[in-house]
Amino acid sequence: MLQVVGLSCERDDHDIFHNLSFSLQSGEILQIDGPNGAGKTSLIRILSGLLQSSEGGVYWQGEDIAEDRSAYNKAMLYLGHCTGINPSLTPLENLQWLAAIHTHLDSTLIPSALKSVALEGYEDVPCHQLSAGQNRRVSLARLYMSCATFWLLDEPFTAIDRQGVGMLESQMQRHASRGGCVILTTHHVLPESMCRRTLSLRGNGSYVIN
Ligand SMILES: Nc1ncnc2c1ncn2[C@@H]1O[C@H](COP(=O)(O)OP(=O)(O)OP(=O)(O)O)[C@@H](O)[C@H]1O
Repeated sequence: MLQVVGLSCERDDHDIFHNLSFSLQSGEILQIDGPNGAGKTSLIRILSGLLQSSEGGVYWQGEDIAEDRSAYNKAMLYLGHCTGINPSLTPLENLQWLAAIHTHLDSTLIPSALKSVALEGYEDVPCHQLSAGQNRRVSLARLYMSCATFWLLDEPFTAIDRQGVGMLESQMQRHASRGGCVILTTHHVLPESMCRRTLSLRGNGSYVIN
């Protein structure tokens, strides 16, 4: 599904990683790990199309993502480091707004998605009155509304409690078992039962993939 070929990333004249290649198939989960500053977020942003690599390319279903952005954007769900939630809107309004601008999000699934992330009863509370973990849950509700095949998740467990982490791990596994694929960055230790590959960015420009 996804092919990454000879990717290099430089930031402020520093080599973050060099000549990185891998591919991801339907049903696979890939965890990117590595020390702070190793380039995990930079890699996720390149894979999302938001950041330009200095060399190499990213191909979705054989097509360069730079060539057909609209097809890629329909197939890919990107949840960044920041929640992207507007604090002056309610969870319901935030998700309605996101569904209006992203065609892969189904607005009819908003009530069940909010229930899945345990925000039933908070639908109409302005997000600035919610906790950090509850705001993260509003953002994660998109995982229950999206028909995108490829999920790109940057630190999705941030501020999430133990029950929420388990719920999120299950949702990722469910997505993979239905033929989707997931790339996530996390410092969190995933359970042995969660079948996944790992890409370790070493922080010196090199990497190891299993
Ligand atoms: N906007 C930016 N402009 C210039 N350099 C940046 C920028 N953002 C990050 N960098 C640099 O790129 C390198 C990789 O940063 P990145 O955020 O990708 O690391 P990370 O592995 O995600 O780190 P963390 O685990 O702390 O989230 C760091 O050395 C950082 O200083």
